Amino acid sequence: MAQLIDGKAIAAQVRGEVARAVKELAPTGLVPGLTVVRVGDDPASAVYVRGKRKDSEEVGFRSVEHHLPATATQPEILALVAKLNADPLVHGILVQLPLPKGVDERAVLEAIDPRKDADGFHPYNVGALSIGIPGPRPCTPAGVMRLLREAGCDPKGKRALVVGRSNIVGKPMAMMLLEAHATVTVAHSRTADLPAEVGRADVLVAAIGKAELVKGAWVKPGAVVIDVGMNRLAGGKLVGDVEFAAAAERASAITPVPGGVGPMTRAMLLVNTLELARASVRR
Ligand SMILES: Nc1nc2c(c(=O)[nH]1)N[C@@H](CN(C=O)c1ccc(C(=O)N[C@@H](CCC(=O)O)C(=O)O)cc1)CN2
Repeated sequence: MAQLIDGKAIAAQVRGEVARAVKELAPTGLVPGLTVVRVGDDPASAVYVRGKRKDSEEVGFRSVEHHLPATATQPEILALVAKLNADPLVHGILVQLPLPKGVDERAVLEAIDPRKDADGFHPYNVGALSIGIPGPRPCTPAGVMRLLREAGCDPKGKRALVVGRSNIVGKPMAMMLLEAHATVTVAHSRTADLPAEVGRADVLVAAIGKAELVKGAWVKPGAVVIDVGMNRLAGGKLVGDVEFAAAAERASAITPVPGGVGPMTRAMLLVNTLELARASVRR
């Protein structure tokens, strides 16, 4: 049986590290500030934002949420972002996704000052990642890299397969694995032979958003399997993109869903905000 990579425990460890760093900053008067913008009433977003605020308060950040109604117009959202860009107490800005239909998500993300981009989604920071300039990295793939490290898996020289090519997970994930010297393949909905690709991967990151699409029998014996998927089944059960039980029989290490990558997404947001706050005093 595979080693279980406990994202909940590792996220708690990261929160502890951030809390210690915040205490060390206290004598300088710098209190990292994270502001979350939520638009509309998507129930999942409300839960995620509550979690992010709870984490921020726990580590000692200045934590603020702006909740705009679903009817908020694009100029209203942009005006709020502009106000936060200009506020010296705000070091990190996060606009919770998805935004309501009709709002131009790209325009909103581009309006965030890249130096306050807690999610690492601004095109400047996406470019920075692609050429190895330091800066905030998207939280989910950054969390996956930390999970790999904690599981003792160095991607260097390994074949890594990322299943999924979204802007917030798949693409940055591939870049980060490349930066860690893995040989990276990205599979997606048009990939001709997914089982064969999975069977070659020493490190498998599944982020396609389809319940148990990746069958356990496809997994290479000894592979490290990271499941980013979060799919709610009709009965309410949450499952990943990988058939967990069958994959765990072949993998050397695997993340569960829930309790794997999800908690790390929240934890890495704290790391990004701390770094943005530190960088603000160097300007
Ligand atoms: N601005 C952003 N929007 C969104 C992001 C993001 O990184 N930035 N990611 C997702 C949602 N998300 C954070 O915002 C997120 C999703 C899930 C979890 C999590 O801890 N999941 C739990 C299970 C929760 C459950 O039972 O439903 C787990 O996996 O254990 C954290 C954060 C989209 N939007």
